[in-house]
Amino acid sequence: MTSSNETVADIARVFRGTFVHSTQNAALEILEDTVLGVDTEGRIAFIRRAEEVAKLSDRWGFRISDVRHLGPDRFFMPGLVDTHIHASQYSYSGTALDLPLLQWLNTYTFPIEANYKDLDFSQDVYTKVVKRTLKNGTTTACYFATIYTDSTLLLGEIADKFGQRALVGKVCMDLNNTVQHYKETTDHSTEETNRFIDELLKRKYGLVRPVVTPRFVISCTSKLLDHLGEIAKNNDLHIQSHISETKEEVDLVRELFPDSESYADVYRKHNLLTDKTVMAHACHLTDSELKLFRDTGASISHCPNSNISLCSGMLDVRRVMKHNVKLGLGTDLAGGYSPSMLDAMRRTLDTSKALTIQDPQYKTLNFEEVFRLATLGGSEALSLHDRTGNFEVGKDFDALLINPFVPDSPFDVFPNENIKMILEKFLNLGDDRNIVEVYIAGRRVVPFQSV
Ligand SMILES: Nc1nc2[nH]cnc2c(=O)[nH]1
Ligand SMILES: [Zn+2]
Repeated sequence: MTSSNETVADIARVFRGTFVHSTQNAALEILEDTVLGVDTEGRIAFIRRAEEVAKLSDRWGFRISDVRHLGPDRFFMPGLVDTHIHASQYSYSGTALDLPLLQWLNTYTFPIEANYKDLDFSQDVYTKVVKRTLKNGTTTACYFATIYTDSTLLLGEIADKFGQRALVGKVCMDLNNTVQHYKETTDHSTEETNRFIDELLKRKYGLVRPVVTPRFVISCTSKLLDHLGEIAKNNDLHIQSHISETKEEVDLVRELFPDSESYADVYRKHNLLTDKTVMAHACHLTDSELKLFRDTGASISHCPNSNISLCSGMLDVRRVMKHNVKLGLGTDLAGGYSPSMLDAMRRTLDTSKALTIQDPQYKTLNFEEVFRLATLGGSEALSLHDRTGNFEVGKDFDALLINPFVPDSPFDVFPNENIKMILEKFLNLGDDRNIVEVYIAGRRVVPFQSV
């Protein structure tokens, strides 16, 4: 009950302690001795100084004795947003990193993705990748699956079951000269995309949505790209693909579409660059292509582990930011070998440092900026920033409870280290052992329930 007539949501949980997050104005904001309330819909109802707790209890109708104290040792940070991950490549992650992109696709990726026709195999790998990423703090994942609709629906079902926020894409490709059996006809790809979208939406999963997924220009005819652009537009859907990952790929696209101004222009002409589009890699975009991203509102997923592992290129994040293009981070399993967004942050810093080694004038990214990219930046890149990304009132409570002092912690904390130093240590040295609880839309999803 409240003291005024104003109706307020019921409160499900209240936490008291330290919260760290990014805001529009600050890459890192540290809120010590703070209380945060989560309503029964899983949304953040309030986040205030702890001295206001009595007033808040009165207004929101929770008992002060029900407030959970985090204590001085633990803190909350926002859940991590993986803006580009191939769920279907999880099975061989950590291997097969010895070829450049196009050979890598033909040699390893396409033959393995063809196995996902088998639903038992799909069930096994997709369960493992959803659990692995959740344990590592990925509260939102933008997934590529494979060309198989039923198997991709299964990925959506598994993400829903474990409570992960996910965009799930049935891969579309009607060109494949080397692994002939792993492709669709143009009509089948279009029909199955429609079936996938209809079926997934019909299931009314709270946090799982379809994303239109042309693999990349080289794998799709112009006709298919046209159909996919139309489907996305008619249903107001997200779009994901790859762009300018390697120079060889860029050259090939120029040969395939000689009448287009650029790689990005090919997507634009097919209505695939929108403010709900996320394109992975973008290592070799020109200034005019970045301007096109800016003008259309399309975003970039920076996948540094993959870019280094496949020797594809190094994205200049500062240049992207200067062009005001939205940017998030991705693991790009299995071109990237790690499922962890902590790794994506570290590799982002490494790549930025490599650029500084090449040019000492280059301003290296700092850990606060990378923290922002992995959380709020990712949510903006996926156009989900009204729902997730930080601890703003009204957003869903997507959060990681970090304990730097777990008995088997991979790093040590010394007296007089402040929360900023401890966060930096966790981001550089921590792992899933330190991520003791994961919340998505207010529901605790890690530790796993016995499902
Ligand atoms: N890294 C990566 N790049 C791609 N470009 C087209 N398909 C893929 C893929 O599966 N992985
Ligand atoms: Zn990819």
